[in-house]
Amino acid sequence: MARFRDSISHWKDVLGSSKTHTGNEKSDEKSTTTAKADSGHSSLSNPPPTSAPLSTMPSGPDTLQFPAASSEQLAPYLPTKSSSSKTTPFTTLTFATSLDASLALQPGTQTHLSGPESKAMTHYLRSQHAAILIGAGTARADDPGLNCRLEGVGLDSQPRPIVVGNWEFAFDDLDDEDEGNGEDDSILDGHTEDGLTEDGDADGESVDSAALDEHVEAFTSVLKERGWVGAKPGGVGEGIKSQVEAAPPLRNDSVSHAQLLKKEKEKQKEKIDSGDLEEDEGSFPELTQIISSKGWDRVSRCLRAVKEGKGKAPWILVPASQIPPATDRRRKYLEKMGGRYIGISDSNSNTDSSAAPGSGAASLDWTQILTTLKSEGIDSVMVEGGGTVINSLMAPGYEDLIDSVVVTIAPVWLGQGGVVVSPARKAGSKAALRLKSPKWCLFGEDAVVCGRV
Ligand SMILES: NC(=O)C1=CN([C@@H]2O[C@H](COP(=O)(O)OP(=O)(O)OC[C@H]3O[C@@H](n4cnc5c(N)ncnc54)[C@H](OP(=O)(O)O)[C@@H]3O)[C@@H](O)[C@H]2O)C=CC1
Ligand SMILES: Nc1nc(O)c(N)c(N[C@@H]2O[C@H](COP(=O)(O)O)[C@@H](O)[C@H]2O)n1
Repeated sequence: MARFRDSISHWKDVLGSSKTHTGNEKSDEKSTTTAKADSGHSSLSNPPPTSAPLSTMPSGPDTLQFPAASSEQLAPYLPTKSSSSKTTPFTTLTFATSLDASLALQPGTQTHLSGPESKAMTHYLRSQHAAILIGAGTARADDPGLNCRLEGVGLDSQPRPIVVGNWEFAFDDLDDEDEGNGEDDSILDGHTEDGLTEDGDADGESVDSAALDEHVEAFTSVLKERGWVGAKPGGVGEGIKSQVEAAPPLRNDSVSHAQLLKKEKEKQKEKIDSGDLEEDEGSFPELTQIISSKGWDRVSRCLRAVKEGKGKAPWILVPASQIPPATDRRRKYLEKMGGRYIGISDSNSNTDSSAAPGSGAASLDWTQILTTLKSEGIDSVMVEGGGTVINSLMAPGYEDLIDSVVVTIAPVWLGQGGVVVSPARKAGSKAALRLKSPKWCLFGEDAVVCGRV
């Protein structure tokens, strides 16, 4: 196991990040502001942040800080106790765009638009809401943490992450007990806590063998193509970075890397038994490296935050008819982590889109979504994106659902082909929406406009 973990960090270092950057992320998680924000979203009356000087506050590598003075500017746009009598939560729409209204350079990729100061502002907003909501497209593209990383924000004050749509989050089959036991092979053994048996199957449920075969076949073909099958342990050459980058994008969406490795191990054992492969020619080190470099070993960041006690487990909102069965491995894992699938009535859904998972459609009715959240005890929600979510929530007929808007505008044009915010216009109207009582603030290089709808 130690070797596997070393290999993960080695290849993450070698391959670097695949995210898109605009130059605005230079100091990333560490803002240079002078006071920390208050933690409690549960207090809807927005208690002011404390204002201890930076030098007196301990901070980890991931923590952000937000000045007390800045939080005062946002106060009129934040949830208050009076919002709790509504049948929907206090709903804040908040996102970052370029000067040409793009959320990202292209669909399916994350673009860092917010600078450190406005990023800290977003995390302050997170601290002031009971939940953060994103669409499954954003969950897939960004693999977001969806927690509040302001210094001093404890688990109780973390917002509940909510994903609308068919998010096939990445998870591992490793129990906590499996980790750190010093055995390199533990990942290949059966796991029990989440129901994996020695065969690598979930309890009472068979593995999707077609999907597994497809993965193994694709995987083996990559190995063959690279000439790595049969390579001696440690025999991966210098050119691996470009080779791996060029390899087909395989994901562990439908099968786990543990199952994949187990199946490959069995195949290799058969070959060794039949004399087709020498015992020392197995490709596990290479398999492990590829799995790591492709991110297949990765648990979705949001779930990793849960494991680390830094965030709440997500709720996934799907049409009521599409809730996975209780035996579904992903559902079992989610529930084990404290999360849930929540069914939303699709009686008022957009029939044009007919709720095809992954279709890029906003099929569920936003009134149903937000009413359900309120009935589940969510008093305030911060809707972060992406394009489909924002444009559909801003569409005519839903404007009354939005209480506040906080948009970060970065001084950059992303050009054509991006994920654009441009909601439908009301018939006969000259504008889709206009903010009431807008206020413009500067956070570092970014402008932030706040308003009521
Ligand atoms: N700059 C910023 O502030 C932000 C940028 N982004 C960027 O936006 C992009 C993602 O946007 P986009 O691709 O439009 O994806 P979205 O995040 O808007 O998600 C769209 C998906 O969410 C599900 N969904 C959304 N609304 C509904 C609904 N009403 N009913 C049912 N399902 C719904 C559907 O999933 P399914 O079909 O699978 O069921 C749909 O395909 C990424 O590039 C991301 O980086 C995202 C957030 C903020
Ligand atoms: N405020 C803001 N600025 C940007 O430049 C962004 N790309 C986003 N994206 C949103 O933030 C989420 C990332 O969250 P974590 O930091 O990983 O917790 C991402 O999923 C978008 O919702 N936001």
